[in-house]
Amino acid sequence: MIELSGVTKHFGDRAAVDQVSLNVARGEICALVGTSGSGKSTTLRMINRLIEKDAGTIRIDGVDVDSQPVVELRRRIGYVIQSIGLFPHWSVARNVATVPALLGWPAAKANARVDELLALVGLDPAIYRDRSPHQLSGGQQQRVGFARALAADPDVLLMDEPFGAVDPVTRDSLQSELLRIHAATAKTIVLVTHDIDEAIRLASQIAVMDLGRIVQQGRPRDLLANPADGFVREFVGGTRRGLRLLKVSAVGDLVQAGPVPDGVPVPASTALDDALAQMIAQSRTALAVADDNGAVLGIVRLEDLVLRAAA
Ligand SMILES: Nc1ncnc2c1ncn2[C@@H]1O[C@H](COP(=O)(O)OP(=O)(O)OP(=O)(O)O)[C@@H](O)[C@H]1O
Repeated sequence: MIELSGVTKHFGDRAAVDQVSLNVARGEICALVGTSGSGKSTTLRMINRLIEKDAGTIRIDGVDVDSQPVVELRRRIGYVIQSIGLFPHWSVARNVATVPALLGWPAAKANARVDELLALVGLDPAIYRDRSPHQLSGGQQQRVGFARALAADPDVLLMDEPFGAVDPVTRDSLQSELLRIHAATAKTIVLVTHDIDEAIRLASQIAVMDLGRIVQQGRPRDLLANPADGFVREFVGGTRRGLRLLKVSAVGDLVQAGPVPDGVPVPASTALDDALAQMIAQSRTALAVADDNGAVLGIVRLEDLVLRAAA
């Protein structure tokens, strides 16, 4: 659990972060989103003390981050940034093993960990471990940066626009990797992004920042369904908010009794936006819905999707 309470940081006489309080439960992915300059990166960097706060407290699993040596704190917190920051003259393997080397791991243990992590992030160790960073694509470098952050098995990962510098296709696949790795490792992750769709896809909690403050925090579907004010409403999509709302709900929420149409039923876990796409592709106004065993539960209707999107 990461707890920020009344955290404040001034640069000159301007508050970049102003009385921020935020709780991130263990194993959760929390996204910090907001306009440029709203204080997201500063908030993130105060957690691993790359920036020292002026006021407030930050605890990780109940322990105040100020109560431990900063080097020790940072070894327990993985940090992934957009510009990656790989050492250009070191091999991929040496980059990934940076923290294990600092911790004095025996070479065999560090090497085994490197291979395990490269495989975890989808890079074949036999091909990539001896390459230099410049022999990798941007997306592959980002994967190495991610592997490096995981090397010492930290409980907490801080990610600052980790996929900001890659093309949309690579970004999509890195997001999938992150979800897969998160499911396998249950790290607690705080992620800064300016991309609301990325936040909705990855995070279980989203905190929206404006002018150094958190203006709303909640589950993606709560933010989309009940934005606290005009700023949040605009931020989560304005007129596209309804379409995003369809992404975060499943057809199981809208199953009705009714005449079952022809065609293969969709699973109850299908996202509503996928159901909408299927209705459009098949020119249908309703789809049959089935449970995990294929038993038909009822139907989902186009008019109910439209009502949900208009909520
Ligand atoms: N080292 C610094 N010295 C002075 N001002 C700073 C410093 N770092 C950040 N700021 C200011 O603090 C405010 C918050 O910056 P921060 O980088 O946290 O915002 P952000 O929400 O992450 O923005 P972006 O999305 O553009 O990266 C901005 O007004 C920024 O100019």
